Amino acid sequence: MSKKLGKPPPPAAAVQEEGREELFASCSFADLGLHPTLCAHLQDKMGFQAPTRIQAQAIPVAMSGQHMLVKAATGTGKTLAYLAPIVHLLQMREPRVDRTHGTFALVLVPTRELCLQVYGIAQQLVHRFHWIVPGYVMGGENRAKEKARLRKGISILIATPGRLLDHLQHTASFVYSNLRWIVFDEADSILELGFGKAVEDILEHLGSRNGAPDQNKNKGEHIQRQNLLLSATLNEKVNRLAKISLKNPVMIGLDDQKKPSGKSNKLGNSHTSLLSDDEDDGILEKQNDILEHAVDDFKLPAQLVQRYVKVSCGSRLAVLLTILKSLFERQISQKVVIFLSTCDSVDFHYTVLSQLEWSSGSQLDKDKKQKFLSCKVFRLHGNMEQDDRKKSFLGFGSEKSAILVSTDVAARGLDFPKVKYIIQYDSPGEASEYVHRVGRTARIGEKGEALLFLQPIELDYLKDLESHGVSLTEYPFQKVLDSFPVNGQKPHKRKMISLDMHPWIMSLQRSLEGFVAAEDATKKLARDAFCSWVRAYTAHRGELKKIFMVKKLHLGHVAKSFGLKEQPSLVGRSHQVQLKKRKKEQKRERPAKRRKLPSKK
Ligand SMILES: Nc1ncnc2c1ncn2[C@@H]1O[C@H](COP(=O)(O)OP(=O)(O)OP(=O)(O)O)[C@@H](O)[C@H]1O
Repeated sequence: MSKKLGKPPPPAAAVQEEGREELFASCSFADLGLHPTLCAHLQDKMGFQAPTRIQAQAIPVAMSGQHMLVKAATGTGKTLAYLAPIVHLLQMREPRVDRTHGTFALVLVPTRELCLQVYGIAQQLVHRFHWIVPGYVMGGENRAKEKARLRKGISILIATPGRLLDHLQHTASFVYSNLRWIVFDEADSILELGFGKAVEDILEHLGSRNGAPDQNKNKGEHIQRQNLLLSATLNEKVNRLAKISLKNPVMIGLDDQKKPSGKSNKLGNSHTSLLSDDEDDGILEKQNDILEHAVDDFKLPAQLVQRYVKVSCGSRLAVLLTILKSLFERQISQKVVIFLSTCDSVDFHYTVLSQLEWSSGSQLDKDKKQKFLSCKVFRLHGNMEQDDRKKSFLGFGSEKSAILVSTDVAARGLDFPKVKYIIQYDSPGEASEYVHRVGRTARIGEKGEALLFLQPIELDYLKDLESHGVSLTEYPFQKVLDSFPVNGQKPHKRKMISLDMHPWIMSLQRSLEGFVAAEDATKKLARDAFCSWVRAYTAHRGELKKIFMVKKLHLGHVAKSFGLKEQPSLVGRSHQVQLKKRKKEQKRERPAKRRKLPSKK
């Protein structure tokens, strides 16, 4: 969990070392009872010398056949915590696992990219057990080809919920009568993304819902079913999923939350077992209590540096570009993920970051334009063609130095190697999403930094994060800014001037506006991005609506942050309604003062 404001931060190296010590267990994979071939593979081929603490806690529980609920920080190795025991138990099965036996383990994930990633890890783990076949089904893929693969038999199936349900309903040759494990990876997100109904239907189909008929019982055989739920964050929806799908689960990573006294099993304090209680009602009550208390507080990697930068709306893009330039000048090899709120906004910013050219400013160089950022830029969002999505995901993963501009589709579970910097250019909203976004860096004990952009009117968001145990310090942007030359000259002591009036920012803003105005296609990208951004801003929920208030926005300044000199009209009914509402609210709040209303074009 992050440190609270006020305490002086310990040196970075010490924090990283402490982080590593906290991360790894003092036992070996063999001590956990995993098959020697699997242990050798983990060590020699995958380079995993020892299990992480969460793996050391979860693997024995998963091997014991009990239901399990795991809450552990991002990048602590939860994937292996469920896949290793599954592979271990499958390789020792008698008679030997065969494709005609169908699916034994089902892993549900919220996004296609995570599906591919988990599939990749499963492939590595079964390398020495060729008779165990991993496979995946997910939205965007060819159904007929998936049907053919399911017909042949997939022992460990990774799936997104919608497509899985589709196959359960329509692929008669899909054999799942031997299903033993159902894993919900990123359990809260699966439910957040509107898959709730699909998940309930899936559990109904598989007979894995508490109280649902067990298909296997009808056939006279009983297969012990084991459901595993994992995430770095939990919410009320997981609580519900846990209630309907887990019976007497062992809870891991929830024991440091405020909770009622529960008996722990033989692994001591490392996890909480509710199995030994006699009364079913009592068990359920305790389970619910623990879950409810686990919702609010989040764990973040100890070595993660978290900061925010306060930027007025109109200068946001110029500031983002400046920070990126400074990062890549400081260290040529950088991997940065930038999170934005909408697909259109990703497309626009991707175009700016990858194509913006500029002359460095000195009189001699005036005509010699060069790329503002010289690194590779990738984009990722849910409206892209599946092939392009795959290319971006794989491309960014394999680059040593690059920027990925993405919506929250990249926020969950993705494990891009060597990402050092996360920029949340648009706020994540829910604190849980903040946790997952920043979790794309500082993984498995590595160093990492996260930067959150906030407008002065949004600073209350810091309090919201703090109420979840997440504390940020301010990023020294002025220092970064002063390191850039203006009119070809390195700065000497400058007078304190506002950010918007700073010559570097003004000059960059002019370049941006020129770049956007130069091509109709770019202008359209900017306008679409602007509209979708405003729409997303209005969509904040609950308490956050009081922080991210659309009526406090100056839409002309928002337009400026998309390189637009004029504010585009917010066409479409919902925009018009929103605008009317905004005008009304403004009138009501300041009856005496006349305000200039945003012009329509
Ligand atoms: N025992 C280990 N030793 C070294 N590296 C490991 C070990 N276990 C897993 N890893 C590596 O740690 C990284 C993070 O693992 P993983 O993606 O499973 O984390 P996670 O806890 O699921 O994160 P998130 O919550 O973001 O999904 C991966 O690169 C993985 O290969």
